[in-house]
Amino acid sequence: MRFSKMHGAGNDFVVLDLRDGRAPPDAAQCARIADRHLGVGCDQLLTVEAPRSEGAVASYRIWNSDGSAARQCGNGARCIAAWLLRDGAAPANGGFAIDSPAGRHEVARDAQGGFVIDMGAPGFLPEAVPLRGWHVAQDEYTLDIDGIAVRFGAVSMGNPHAVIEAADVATAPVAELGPAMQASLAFPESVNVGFAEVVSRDRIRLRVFERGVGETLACGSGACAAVASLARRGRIDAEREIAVELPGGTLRIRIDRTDGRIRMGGPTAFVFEGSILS
Ligand SMILES: N[C@H](CCC[C@H](N)C(=O)O)C(=O)O
Repeated sequence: MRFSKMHGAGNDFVVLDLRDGRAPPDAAQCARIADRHLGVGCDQLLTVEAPRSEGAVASYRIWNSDGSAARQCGNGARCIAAWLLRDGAAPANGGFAIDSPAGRHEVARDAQGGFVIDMGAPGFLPEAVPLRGWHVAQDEYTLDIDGIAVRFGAVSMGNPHAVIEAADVATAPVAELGPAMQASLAFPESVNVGFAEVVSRDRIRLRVFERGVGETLACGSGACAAVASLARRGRIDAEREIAVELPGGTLRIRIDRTDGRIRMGGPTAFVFEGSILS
């Protein structure tokens, strides 16, 4: 089976073209393809499929490296857009739509030739995240994790995110607190855990311990969730474009003040093409 290897700010993907209607790999096959020793290696596997909404160019689905399905992947959305453009299926100047499991996304181009994805409006209701133990949306929640009171924001971008503010992301306990938060009964579907350092009113540094993967070099939906949560808490200026510096690169996030939808721009790269033999 032929594939494209791509990344968006270092968050890497194996892309399969299943527009002919072939069934996607099952969870075990996805995990094997994603394995960095036994397979091709990636954070997520993305499948390009027939569109689901009127006028969309294509739809895509997302599987984490542990084989679990995800409903949203911001860096993946940009890579799918670039893949469709190279395939000749989408116009070079943007202005087309793609369907993720979380909904329809309009795609535009920015001045640098990057892709800007409409990621939709963040969901703050606990039931939307989902987050158990609360019924009313709060700017910040507190959980006792192994005797430590952890303060976090909770946001859905079509997938669940917890956003923890850190004084310095370089020393944040990502590898310890990430899994501990994911194991909490407060998150019945687990959670992507972001550690965000506010550098200025329009710049943050972010590291994300992703559900189904672990720490990645970048997380697009995580960048959107961090901006949404920190803006709600008044820690950054929601009127401005926010630069989100992740270990693998910088994403540019803007909240549309008219409809609350979040738009995310950033790089994409084709790394190699290949065939999966086993
Ligand atoms: N890396 C992706 C997020 C994948 C989300 C997945 N880890 C999950 O929700 O289970 C991004 O750029 O948004």
